[in-house]
Amino acid sequence: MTRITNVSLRRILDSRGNPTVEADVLTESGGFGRAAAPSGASTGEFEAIELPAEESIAKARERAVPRLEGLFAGDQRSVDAALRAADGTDDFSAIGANSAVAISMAAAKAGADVLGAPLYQHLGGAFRGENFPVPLGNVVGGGEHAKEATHIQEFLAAPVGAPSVSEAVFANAAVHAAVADVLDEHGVPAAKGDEGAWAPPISDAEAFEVVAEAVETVEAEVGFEIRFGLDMAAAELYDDDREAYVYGEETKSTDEQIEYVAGLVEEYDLAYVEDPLDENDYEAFAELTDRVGDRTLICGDDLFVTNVDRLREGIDVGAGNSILIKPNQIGTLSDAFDAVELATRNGMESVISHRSGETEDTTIAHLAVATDAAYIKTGTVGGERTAKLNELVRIADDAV
Ligand SMILES: O=C(O)[C@@H](CO)OP(=O)(O)O
Ligand SMILES: [Mg+2]
Repeated sequence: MTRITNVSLRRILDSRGNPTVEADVLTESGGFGRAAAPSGASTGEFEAIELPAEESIAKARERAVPRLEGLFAGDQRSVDAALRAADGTDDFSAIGANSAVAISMAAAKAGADVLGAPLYQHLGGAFRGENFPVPLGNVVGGGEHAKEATHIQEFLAAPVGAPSVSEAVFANAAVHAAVADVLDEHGVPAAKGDEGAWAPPISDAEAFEVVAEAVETVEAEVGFEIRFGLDMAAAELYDDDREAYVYGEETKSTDEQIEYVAGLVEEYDLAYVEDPLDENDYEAFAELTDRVGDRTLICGDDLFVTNVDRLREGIDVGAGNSILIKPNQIGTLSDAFDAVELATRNGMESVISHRSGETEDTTIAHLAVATDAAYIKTGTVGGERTAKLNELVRIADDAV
């Protein structure tokens, strides 16, 4: 039997050393699932609410746990509906999206455990899981993830020509190492940002040159196509009062920002551009998508926040051609799946993503395979990042 008999919650460390929520779900027959909530730094204005870990745990224990006991762990929709009912708000502000997502993912793992199936198969069913996502590897970054580095938040290696997920993962690690070599040659010291990317004190223009060189070097070594992409996290650059994107001393109007990004796509043949414009500007997203959407992915993260209502709005006006999926932005796996389904039905790609604050949890690797996602964004190096990448390698090797 897969009935949930026990849900326990605890405070654990995330990769930034902050407290986060871990959930354990136990079933009658001994099925077990454990998952932990990640946490963003460049969070979207419309995301579900993360409460302080202690508070979220106390509220979830009081309001959600009693409703969950007795439900079938394998029945993800019922578990997630119970979480929503226990919370009673649209944005999980009563129990916290951090407890909600940890419980939702732990229940899925317990359900898979009872079935004796890998998580991706339980989530995706028998007919999914043949396609592996291309890992987007953050190799240089700044923004909210590293002060005194680039304005653009993430420069992402995209090994689109890799013959296997394993080769793709190693190619990204090689690009990360090659970036260090190029920076070293230029005498630029570099610490690492929150996601393990190099955070050098250089301009965005210099970073493009460094990443392009590193990608080219590794491409020649591995013999398959590696492109690169960006997460501009432009909502963090946009200043509402000045109605402009602020790059240190320089500013760009919305039209100039569109022009700038379109130029970058052209010059560097970018495979992927996430959040190139402010999270409230569907219209500008639509204009850019119209201009370059035939040759690159324009992905909405802070724009859509894994929320089907916001995605529907985007679909109506043609804003973006892909969506970033972060389960903790919306609070449950069911909601995340709904966003993927809506995107797929409308010809948009899904990109499953980590957060800048992470744990060793590997759920997103399974989610990416279960949804046949085009890409997964989960960093390049560092234990909390490699946990997901190594899990992808194991899934491909039938070793989970
Ligand atoms: O903006 C993003 O896409 C994420 C992950 O890279 O960052 P954060 O978790 O800080 O929102
Ligand atoms: Mg983003």
